[in-house]
Amino acid sequence: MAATSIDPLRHRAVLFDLDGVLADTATVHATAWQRLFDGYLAERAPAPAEDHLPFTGDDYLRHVDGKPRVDGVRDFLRSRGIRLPLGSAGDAAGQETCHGLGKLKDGYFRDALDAQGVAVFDDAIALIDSLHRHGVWTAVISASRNCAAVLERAGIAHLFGVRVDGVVAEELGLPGKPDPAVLFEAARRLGVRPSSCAVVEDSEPGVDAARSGGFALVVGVARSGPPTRLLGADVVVSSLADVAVAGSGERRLSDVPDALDGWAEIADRLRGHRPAVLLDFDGTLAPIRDDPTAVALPAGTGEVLRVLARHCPVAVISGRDLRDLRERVRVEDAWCAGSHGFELAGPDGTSVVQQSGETALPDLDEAERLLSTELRPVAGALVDRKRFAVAVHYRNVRPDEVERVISIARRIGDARPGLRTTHGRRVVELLPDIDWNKGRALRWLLDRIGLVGHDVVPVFAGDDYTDEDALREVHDDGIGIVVLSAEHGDRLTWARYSVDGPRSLCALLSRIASLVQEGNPS
Ligand SMILES: O=P(O)(O)OC[C@H]1O[C@H](O[C@H]2O[C@H](CO)[C@@H](O)[C@H](O)[C@H]2O)[C@H](O)[C@@H](O)[C@@H]1O
Repeated sequence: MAATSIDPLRHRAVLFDLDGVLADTATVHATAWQRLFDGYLAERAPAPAEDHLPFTGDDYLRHVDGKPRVDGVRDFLRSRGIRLPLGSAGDAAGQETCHGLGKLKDGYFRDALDAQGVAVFDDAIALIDSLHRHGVWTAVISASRNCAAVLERAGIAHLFGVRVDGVVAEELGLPGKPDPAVLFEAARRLGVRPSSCAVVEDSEPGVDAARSGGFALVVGVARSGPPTRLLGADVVVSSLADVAVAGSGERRLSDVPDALDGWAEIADRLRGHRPAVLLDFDGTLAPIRDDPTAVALPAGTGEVLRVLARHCPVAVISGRDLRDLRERVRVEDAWCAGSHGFELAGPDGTSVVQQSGETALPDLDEAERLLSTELRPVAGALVDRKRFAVAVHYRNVRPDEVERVISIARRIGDARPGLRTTHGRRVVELLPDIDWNKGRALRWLLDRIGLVGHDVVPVFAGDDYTDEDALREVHDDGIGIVVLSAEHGDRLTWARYSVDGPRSLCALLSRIASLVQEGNPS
């Protein structure tokens, strides 16, 4: 059970502190501080009003954690009755000023980084991955002037469209935490209000900054030590595995029972009811291919859909452009919804467009232009424009180029507040940033067809992350089926049943068609 959740509809972005939250550098910092202060206090001449006992873990948390380096030197030494001049940035390492001692500590920190490297926290990376899949932006904020170096060394720089660190703060003259200025700057750069942002912090000044800045959710991380020191946080977790992204699902793919094995249960649920069958296309009805233009329904699937559509409502809801989808489906009695449900066409010639998506068309045009230019040199990268989305396919990109392609797509999407970014099977997609998805489109379709009421059973099948909105939508009153693929590992899903691929789904649809025919021979 998660301790808290980030809700993509309320939290448009999450600001992550670096040291101790993303990267296991808090201990490297603590060790460098200890080396600095223990050396300095041992050499300093004793004085009755001064405490020269060794630096402790408690000192680290109380006086230096999360603060700009020079503030940390000043605050710790003051706690021991020592006041040094501030000095200036040009002071030599070890000079007896706050700047001079800060510079010495930085040298110790860099030595330790070189010796130890940087370990990242896997729970943070998993959370960021899940946030990105749900279109939530991420930024990194840090008091550290080594932030960029640490991110690079850890191999996670590409995960953050925005970085506001000690270097940026100095350039802009921003005060350090607990002042919220650095957090405000990160939110401003993302184009998101603080009231729509969550902050993840492991230090008291960081938590206090987020609290006083009016951020929507403040998550404190106490990986070790008592959670009580982060009292200003909305919730304190010992691991980011306790932070869920709302909507990511309720069970692992490996725990979802097979639909063909569980057919008797499904048939019982459908018998005597009015089913409506709604289906994703790529990876669900049609197997994945390297070339998106080469995809076709497998032999027999079209016929099963035609039989089904004669006896109950059938719709195909896809990320593909509507026109492209209709050419590939060719089932006259079925609804088709393209661009993830932004554009729909009915069997009777009805054509419906999600009007609010039209305001994003200039952003999509610009994003398509920039993506085409920037990705032209990358072999295998494919920019695929649909009316209400731009997809960047990287299935055919060399593995060592994939990260670059993803970060280009995210950067171009993140720079346009009118767009949101989603991830699918070897594809990143930019969509209008409005509250519309396959789940909303599914419910709209059911209403439009007149299928409302307790005797209706919506059946939805899909394979990808964007299908989870629809699987969640049918979770309580319908039958959700996930089409398994090796590409998804053991992620979470809202589906109640699974099939092992498009062929098995076709077999299941054929059984449903027979059942519906029995109950509705006309
Ligand atoms: O909602 P869907 O019907 O699943 O559409 C999602 C995207 O599917 C297509 O891309 C995927 O299938 C390609 C062909 O098998 C494959 O090469 C690619 O890696 C997959 O992501 C389609 O081309 C996209 O436009 C859809 O958005």
